[in-house]
Amino acid sequence: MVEAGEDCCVKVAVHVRPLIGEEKVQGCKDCVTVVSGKPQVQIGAHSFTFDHVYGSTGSPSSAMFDECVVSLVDGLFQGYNATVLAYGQTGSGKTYTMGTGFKDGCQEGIIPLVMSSLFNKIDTLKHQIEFQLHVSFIEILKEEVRDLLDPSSMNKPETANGHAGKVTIPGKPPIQIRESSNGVITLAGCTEVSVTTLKEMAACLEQGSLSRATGSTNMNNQSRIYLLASVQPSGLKVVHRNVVTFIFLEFSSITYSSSVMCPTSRSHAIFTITLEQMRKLNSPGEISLNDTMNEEYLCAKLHLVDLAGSERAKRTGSDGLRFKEGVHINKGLLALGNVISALGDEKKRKEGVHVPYRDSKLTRLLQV
Ligand SMILES: Nc1ncnc2c1ncn2[C@@H]1O[C@H](COP(=O)(O)OP(=O)(O)OP(=O)(O)O)[C@@H](O)[C@H]1O
Repeated sequence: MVEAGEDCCVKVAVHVRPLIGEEKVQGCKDCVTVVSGKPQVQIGAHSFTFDHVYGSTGSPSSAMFDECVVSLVDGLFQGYNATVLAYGQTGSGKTYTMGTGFKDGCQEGIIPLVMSSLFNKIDTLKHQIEFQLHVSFIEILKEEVRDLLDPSSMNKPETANGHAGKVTIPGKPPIQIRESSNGVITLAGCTEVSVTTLKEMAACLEQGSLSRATGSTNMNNQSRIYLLASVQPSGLKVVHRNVVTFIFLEFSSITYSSSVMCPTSRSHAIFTITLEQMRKLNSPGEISLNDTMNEEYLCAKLHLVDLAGSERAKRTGSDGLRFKEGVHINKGLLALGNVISALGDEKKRKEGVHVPYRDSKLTRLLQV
């Protein structure tokens, strides 16, 4: 979908999930129609065009990884940063599509496919290039960053307020977002796990997914997912800023019911893979006087983001704590929309328009 090297390329794909068990029992009807032969969906009298439409009568969901994400994985090896965001209403299938849910031990979705593809590629290149892989997994809940891989905290069963909690060692300082003088964003105090095998990376995904906070709202599952991917060159030997662009959509005709309570992600979860490469530039047999002069260092990040449900607080029937969470979630999503609007306008971007990364933790973290 995205050719590495294209300048600030942003693509939006829609994934229409099928009606699931309870919806069928309730006699729910699909409210989205895919326009034949076009990447377009229709809701009532409104048509929306995307780069791709998957599911329903659109392209098969199985094609999503190859068409949208595999080039981002390839781009990582050339030093390109990339971000894949799953955006949509609660129950639309974001977690399912990204693969951050571990229902019945079943592990499908974009992230597991990214991991396999990454390790396959490393396997073919490991004799020429030295690789180092790091993984971090955080969630942003009520504008606080939580480390889902923190070894000093443990999972706790769901509490009365509907949150699967984590017990953190008292006195542990909160995670701070820091920006270095060259603009690189780091998370002070966040666990970065060094991984060498697919199994180790999958274990990080599983551990973090199981630690993620969930709650319940009365939104049901009749919604749709927007999957978005972007890529920007990070260049050789330097990590440049990532640019994400986002098309913010609200499908107001999506219906919901107050009768169905479903577990829902109330946080934005960001699984980040950092790939470092050290390449020898001198050809085999060539004698180098200074080894380090002939090494090329490349570092790139792939952020895989499962956003919190995009519904408006008033629709969720939520109050108190859950309402406040909704306010924070919407603030983060609004900030994301504003950042993407600023970045998406190629002309303004070249003119150096202000990009409001600092308006939320989510946008701050996706800056690089
Ligand atoms: N493409 C799909 N095919 C079949 N079932 C799906 C698909 N996508 C999602 N589902 C099912 O729909 C339900 C809701 O999906 P999921 O939990 O991924 O939604 P979500 O958008 O992540 O919701 P939340 O914002 O609450 O986390 C789950 O039971 C999931 O198994």
